[in-house]
Amino acid sequence: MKFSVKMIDIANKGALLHTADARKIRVRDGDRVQIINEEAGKNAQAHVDTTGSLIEQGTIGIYRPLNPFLGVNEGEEVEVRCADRPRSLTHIRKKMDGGRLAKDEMLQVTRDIVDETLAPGEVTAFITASYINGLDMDETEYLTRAMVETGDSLQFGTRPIVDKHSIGGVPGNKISLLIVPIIAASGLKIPKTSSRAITGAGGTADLMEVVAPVAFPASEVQRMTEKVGGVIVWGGATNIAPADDRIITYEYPLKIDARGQMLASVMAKKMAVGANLVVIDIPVGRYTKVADVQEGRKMAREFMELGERLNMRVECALSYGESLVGHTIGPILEVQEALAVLEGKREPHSLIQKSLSLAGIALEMAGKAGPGQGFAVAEDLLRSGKALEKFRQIIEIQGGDPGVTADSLTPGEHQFVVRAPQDGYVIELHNRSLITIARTLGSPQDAGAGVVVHSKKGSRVRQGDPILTFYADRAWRLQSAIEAARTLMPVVVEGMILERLPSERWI
Ligand SMILES: O=P(O)(O)OC[C@H]1O[C@H](OP(=O)(O)O)[C@H](O)[C@@H]1O
Ligand SMILES: Nc1ccnc(=O)[nH]1
Repeated sequence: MKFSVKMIDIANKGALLHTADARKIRVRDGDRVQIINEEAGKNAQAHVDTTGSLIEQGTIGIYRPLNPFLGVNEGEEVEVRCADRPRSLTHIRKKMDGGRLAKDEMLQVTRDIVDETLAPGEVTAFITASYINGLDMDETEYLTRAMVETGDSLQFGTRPIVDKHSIGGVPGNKISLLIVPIIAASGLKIPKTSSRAITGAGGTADLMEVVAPVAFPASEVQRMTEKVGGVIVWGGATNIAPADDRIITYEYPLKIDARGQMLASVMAKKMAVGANLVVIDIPVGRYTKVADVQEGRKMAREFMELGERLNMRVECALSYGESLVGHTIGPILEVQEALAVLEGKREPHSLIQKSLSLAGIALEMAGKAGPGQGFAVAEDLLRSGKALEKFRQIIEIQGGDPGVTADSLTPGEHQFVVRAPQDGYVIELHNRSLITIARTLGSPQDAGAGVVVHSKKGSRVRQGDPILTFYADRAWRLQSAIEAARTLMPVVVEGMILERLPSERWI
């Protein structure tokens, strides 16, 4: 059936039809249509929204991002037909039924995720099926390769190219802000691409965005790395493994990180930037992605095997994940803490130790430090101020203000202090509750939102001492977080009553 075109400024590759027209061509809301521009010899598939009033009969609304594939002008005519279901839906169904996907099937699903042929619900079905039924090592390799193949890759003329990645899951994990400048300051190249928050309240891309832009095309990532040795950018904006960011978009609200997707997400980003030496941080502990050391070792073996299959040398470090890294959660608060360390502050111990240990492993792998000497070399690069200088160069080349200091950043203006209800020791600090509270406060979208943990697990507190401070950019968010904290009980002081259950008979 022929339709006249109307351009609509909606930011996805969809189309809008009048309900009566939709019925005529036998499609329903959410189905796919084939749109053919015969004049230009172009055609595209789109998901269709239907409406009884927002568009006239005989007209099709083309959402602007779809038009590059069609090349039509307002008022011109296109042919519209109902389209076949994409083949990848059959593969998703196979995964839901517990089957294993072949290489070409995985590539097709990935491609359809990238070009938005699959609807959000269909992508979520793929993630959920993989989350429940798992991906084996072959499927994980296929997914990783497919993620690389459907995006851009970097090609450096020199080696080694070093990279680092954390699987996440532990709050406050701002270590990349120290590790990348340390490695680059040693003269190595580290084109670091990070995700935004997945299960947490601030991914490295969210943090870096506080001090510099993080969205660059792949060619710029390469140019900037060649120039200053390192960058910290958002993988989702680079078209480096673009399927990854699409998948994360649907994982984020569910706070899940499906195992196979996670391995592929990390390793595809490493492979696409051309890294050949890779350090992986696996935080281990209750309430993280990896519950114990046993499981951590298994995951480390999976990363190493995947690395071998993809021609990358991978070393893994299992790190302590029971407690947050440093004392802060949320973009501005975390950047402040990391910057203070780069500026010479000797605390927090957990942040410095972890960053230097992981940077040290990379320096040893790349031959910049002898066996067992990596930590000391990394420490020297930090203490000498070379890492700070490098971080400023990285900020500057990404378009931020290199003069930024820890003191020049201010977190959210709305604050609330949680105090110790009595004397005692902090015996529990729940990662997941802290993350939920930080998200409720607005983190990571509100950069000033977050939580400062004054007293970590094991600390002695006196009644009235501050244990947590909540920060929010918006007052209503602070109120919601205070209410959430009442039920979540993120911190427990020894001897504290968790809940009082009155005997109803006597009320
Ligand atoms: O939100 P959760 O799941 O905790 O973790 C996600 C974070 O972990 C990784 O950190 P990095 O890039 O190695 O610093 C990702 O890139 C992302 O920033
Ligand atoms: N799934 C992921 C976990 C951690 N980092 C990532 O980039 N992706």
